[in-house]
Amino acid sequence: MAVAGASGYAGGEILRLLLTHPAYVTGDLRLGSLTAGGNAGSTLGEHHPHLLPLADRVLSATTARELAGHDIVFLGLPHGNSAAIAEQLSEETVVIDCGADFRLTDSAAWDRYYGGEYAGHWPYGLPELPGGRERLIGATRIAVPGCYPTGASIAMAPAVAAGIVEPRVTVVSISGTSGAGRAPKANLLGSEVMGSVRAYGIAGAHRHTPEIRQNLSAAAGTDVVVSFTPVLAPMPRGILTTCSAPTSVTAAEAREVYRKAYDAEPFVHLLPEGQLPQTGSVIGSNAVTLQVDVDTDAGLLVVVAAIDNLTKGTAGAAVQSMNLAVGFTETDGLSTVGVAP
Ligand SMILES: NC(=O)C1=CN([C@@H]2O[C@H](COP(=O)(O)OP(=O)(O)OC[C@H]3O[C@@H](n4cnc5c(N)ncnc54)[C@H](OP(=O)(O)O)[C@@H]3O)[C@@H](O)[C@H]2O)C=CC1
Ligand SMILES: CC(=O)N[C@@H](CCC(=O)OP(=O)(O)O)C(=O)O
Repeated sequence: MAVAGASGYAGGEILRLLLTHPAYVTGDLRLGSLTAGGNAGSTLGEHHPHLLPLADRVLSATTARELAGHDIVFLGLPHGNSAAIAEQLSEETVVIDCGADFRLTDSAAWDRYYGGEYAGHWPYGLPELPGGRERLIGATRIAVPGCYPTGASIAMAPAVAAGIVEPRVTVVSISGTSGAGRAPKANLLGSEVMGSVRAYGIAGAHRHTPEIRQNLSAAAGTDVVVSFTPVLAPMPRGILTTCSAPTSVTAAEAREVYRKAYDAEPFVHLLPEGQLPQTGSVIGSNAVTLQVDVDTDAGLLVVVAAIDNLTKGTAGAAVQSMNLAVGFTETDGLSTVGVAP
């Protein structure tokens, strides 16, 4: 295996998970190249001191030549860097891209939200969506979902698929700052973020709007309109998503739909009635915790989901997808046990 972007947050979390993966522990999976951009030449320990077993590994430059020859390549690179590398890797190499390059099926949506050449789309790394697991088995190219679309899609797919809501969904997601990556930005300085919560990318401007719409429309079999509001919160990781959509079913009927959809899912947990998801319970875990209720006065289904953006929202989805692609047990290397308090 190789990890490109190993000095970044996504790459670091992939490595954290791989270090305890049963196939890594037995030696069936081995770590080859770890690469970076400007930080090539430094050691991994300078960037991820929590990954002690790999502290002395030297990061290489990110080139297709460096990544070639590995059976599995994880790409944790900024958007727009994956396509050129992936096309130079063997078709037999399992390439798992954490970026957005291959997520969208609609080239017009790509043009509007990303721009530049549309690279196409790959099997989408969210097995919990209807038909999602089957598409990943044996796949050699996988597009890992964005962190916001993971929570929102898992929260609303059962409702739109069962037709218990009108196809108009409102999503508000509160994210920790690691969702923005670790490259320095003034608006992510501690002094800007601490003690303040702010919305951004409102009214359809955020690039995850078409990705959520794509997922929910596929689950529903009809177009589902999405209004998405991301919110940045002063915490390092975690996303709490609240979704709502018009409904006429009761809370008990809605819960039954979710129970059926997710009872057999290893990572999605519908919490007991009255218990609400919180990011603090899923940190470091690949779990998604959900609560489902109906606001009868407003006529709205309300679904709340908590994930760790770096685990289920990125690296956990990447490892879960790898497990399906190469035939490991789907849950290998992934835990539903969080770190708390
Ligand atoms: N953070 C999150 O919660 C999520 C992230 N993702 C996606 O994962 C990908 C990585 O994100 P994240 O880890 O947060 O970002 P980071 O900024 O933390 O890491 C980016 C990584 O890419 C390397 N890099 C940057 N520019 C280049 C370049 N031009 N050529 C080669 N390598 C380069 C960096 O190396 P160096 O240290 O040398 O600069 C670093 O290793 C992105 O596409 C992101 O959208 C997806 C879902 C959630
Ligand atoms: C808090 C924060 O800034 N989050 C990022 C989304 C992170 C993510 O999942 O994104 P990709 O689509 O980039 O892979 C943002 O809003 O741009």
